[in-house]
Amino acid sequence: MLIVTAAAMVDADGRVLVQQRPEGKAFAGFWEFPGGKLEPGETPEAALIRELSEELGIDVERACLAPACFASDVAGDGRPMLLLLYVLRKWRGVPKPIEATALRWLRPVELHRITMPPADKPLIGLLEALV
Ligand SMILES: Nc1nc2c([nH]c(=O)n2[C@@H]2O[C@H](COP(=O)(O)OP(=O)(O)OP(=O)(O)O)[C@@H](O)[C@H]2O)c(=O)[nH]1
Repeated sequence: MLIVTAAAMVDADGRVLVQQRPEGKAFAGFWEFPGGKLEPGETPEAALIRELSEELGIDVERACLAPACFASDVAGDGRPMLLLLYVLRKWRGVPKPIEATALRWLRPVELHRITMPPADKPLIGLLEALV
């Protein structure tokens, strides 16, 4: 089972951060929530704090990661995948697209209009209710 953690980072205006996947990766050009796969022995929260630092250059406290919802799908390599989404409203630093092609801040309802991986689709409606 592949476990992936991701963050719905919410700003003061209730908008959520999405990043665009770069060329050369699966789902290139798709928009996703920042995050990534757990490394062996890592907790979901430690993995997400590490990924947010690597991908966006921000610092996040574990206590600020609020478990929100999850999605279940099959990854590109055929493995079952569980995507754990946390809501994050407080962080240190300004997010920068270190690994992504671009960043966008969108209202949850606007996420229906961008192309996201199939696993993310059910998360959009849940975020509309949560944010
Ligand atoms: N971060 C993130 N990953 C997602 C989302 N939705 C989704 O299906 N995924 C999948 O979860 C996996 C995340 O892995 P990752 O970001 O650590 O790794 P990657 O595929 O970019 O490439 P890599 O293995 O070369 O680092 C990818 O297979 C990605 O397609 C999402 O909203 N955010």
